[in-house]
Amino acid sequence: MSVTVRVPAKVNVQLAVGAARPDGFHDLANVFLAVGLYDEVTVTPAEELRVTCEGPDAGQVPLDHTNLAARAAVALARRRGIEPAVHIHIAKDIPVAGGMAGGSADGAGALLACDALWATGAPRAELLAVCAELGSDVPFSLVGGAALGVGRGERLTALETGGGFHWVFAMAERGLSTPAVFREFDRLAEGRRIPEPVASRELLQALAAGDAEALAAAVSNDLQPAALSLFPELADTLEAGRAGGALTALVSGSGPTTAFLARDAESAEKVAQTLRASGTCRTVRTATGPVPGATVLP
Ligand SMILES: C[C@](O)(CO)[C@H](O)COP(=O)(O)OP(=O)(O)OC[C@H]1O[C@@H](n2ccc(N)nc2=O)[C@H](O)[C@@H]1O
Ligand SMILES: Nc1ncnc2c1ncn2[C@@H]1O[C@H](COP(=O)(O)OP(=O)(O)OP(=O)(O)O)[C@@H](O)[C@H]1O
Repeated sequence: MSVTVRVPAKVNVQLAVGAARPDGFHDLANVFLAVGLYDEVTVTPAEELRVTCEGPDAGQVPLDHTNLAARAAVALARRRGIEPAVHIHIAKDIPVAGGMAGGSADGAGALLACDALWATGAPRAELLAVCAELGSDVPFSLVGGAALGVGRGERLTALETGGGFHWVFAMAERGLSTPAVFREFDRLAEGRRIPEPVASRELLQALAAGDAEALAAAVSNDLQPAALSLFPELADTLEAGRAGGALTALVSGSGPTTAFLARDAESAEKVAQTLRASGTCRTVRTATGPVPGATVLP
């Protein structure tokens, strides 16, 4: 018997970053949107814990106990007094080290899959607590939709959205390390006073109204200068997407995936074609969001 869970990627439509905290993390006002690019995590009873992965980026995914999916299985098993004897298989479509919470998706997916396989009956709040231990983005991968994350991004409030948005994503030739991007943010911020991160009212209104033009005018990412500083070529990708008619162009989270908001499906296809022809990125994908979070497949 196996359980398969499908988990979406995310884009951050607002990422306001505060000053570094004593624990090294940064307080955030992080507005997440789950988008329809998915990893699928399948768990099957096995002799011992084992991870396998397939997909274009599979070679970059660690298959040992550091894999977030393995850590999720171990964390749940420990709490529940169960042996984490499962084979975890990840069918990976979310770019690795791309700023779209791919590893976090696998963590949330494995957690939900093991929870179903072992029929733990753990309350949702317990699953969310395990997610928060695994990483700042993991709780959102579980809940999906649209949400505001505060603290280090793990304390979530669900947000209303008035409809779906059309996105184009350009995957880069190489990845960026999230800690390195936050360190670069700190370096660029040296000597400046960093304001408290707060969610933008215009942005929340645009999401609630399902108004793509208003959302485009309100998106922001405080990590974007740091990502561009470490990966200057991303500026060319952003420009190519704008030239293709995107309403706005931004770096997704810590990057280096770049995200383009389009007016409608037709315009998204045009942006995607322009990006593909530009030679400024590795692959281009279209996706809509919000979509639901981690879901057990029948
Ligand atoms: C950039 C984002 O993807 C935006 O959603 C997240 O903030 C990162 O979330 P994540 O990859 O789940 O990050 P974690 O695994 O919790 O932390 C990785 C590293 O990122 C940095 N980090 C992360 C979250 C945060 N609020 N402040 C930080 O400074 C820390 O150096 C930390 O050691
Ligand atoms: N299941 C996993 N899938 C991908 N990477 C993983 C996984 N587990 C651990 N990792 C490690 O985590 C690193 C970051 O990968 P990930 O794809 O999660 O980055 P990301 O999408 O930029 O994260 P985020 O958007 O949450 O900051 C990888 O380079 C890899 O070493």
